[in-house]
Amino acid sequence: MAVHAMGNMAPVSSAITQEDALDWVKKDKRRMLHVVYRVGDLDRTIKFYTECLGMKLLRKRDIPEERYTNAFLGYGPEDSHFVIELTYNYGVDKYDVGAGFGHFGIAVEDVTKTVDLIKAKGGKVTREPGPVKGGRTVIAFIEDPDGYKFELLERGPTPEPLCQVMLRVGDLDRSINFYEQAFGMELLRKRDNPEYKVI
Ligand SMILES: C[C@@H](O)C(=O)SC[C@H](NC(=O)CC[C@H](N)C(=O)O)C(=O)NCC(=O)O
Ligand SMILES: [Zn+2]
Repeated sequence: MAVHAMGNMAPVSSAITQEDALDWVKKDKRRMLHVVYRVGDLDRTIKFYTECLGMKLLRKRDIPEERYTNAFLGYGPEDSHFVIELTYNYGVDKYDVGAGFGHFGIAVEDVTKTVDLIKAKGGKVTREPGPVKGGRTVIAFIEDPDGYKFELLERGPTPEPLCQVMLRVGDLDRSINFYEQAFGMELLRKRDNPEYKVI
């Protein structure tokens, strides 16, 4: 099997060949555990995620000597679910989300009902429910208290509603190659919508 090096891939340890390393990473039993990002008010975000998005607060950890607190939230226990790890740095009440971050995707059975609940709780809806441009899935976009965007996707019941993290990249094939070779991930599908440009 031809092994295409990942550009300027650092030499692997002498104990294994590059081909062995790439083969191992694909067979290694691993799972995405969590995504971590910083928020300006932990209780405000916990309230929004639990009351508006139906997440559970799984645990908190406070590290006063490092002046930060974590809160873990998700739709099930960490040993079987991908979860969100919030970080609150003492005294820091806001952050620049940045253009690279796109959104988190949450699968819900009724997008309109979920949006109505979020509106009733004073949440911000940035895109009303309706079919995604270029597709049929009913989606909506909302923002959490720090401006992090969540896409609501209408789907049947699922044990893992937290179903995607959308990041903008500068070279799709370069990222696909890196995630396959460095993380052992598998390309599940690609979706090209040349006729739609939404920022
Ligand atoms: C597949 C589903 O999970 C999506 O997120 S597609 C949603 C679609 N995305 C984009 O347009 C990405 C390109 C855009 N230029 C960007 O950088 O965000 C989207 O946002 N559609 C808007 C809509 O109203 O359907
Ligand atoms: Zn999405």
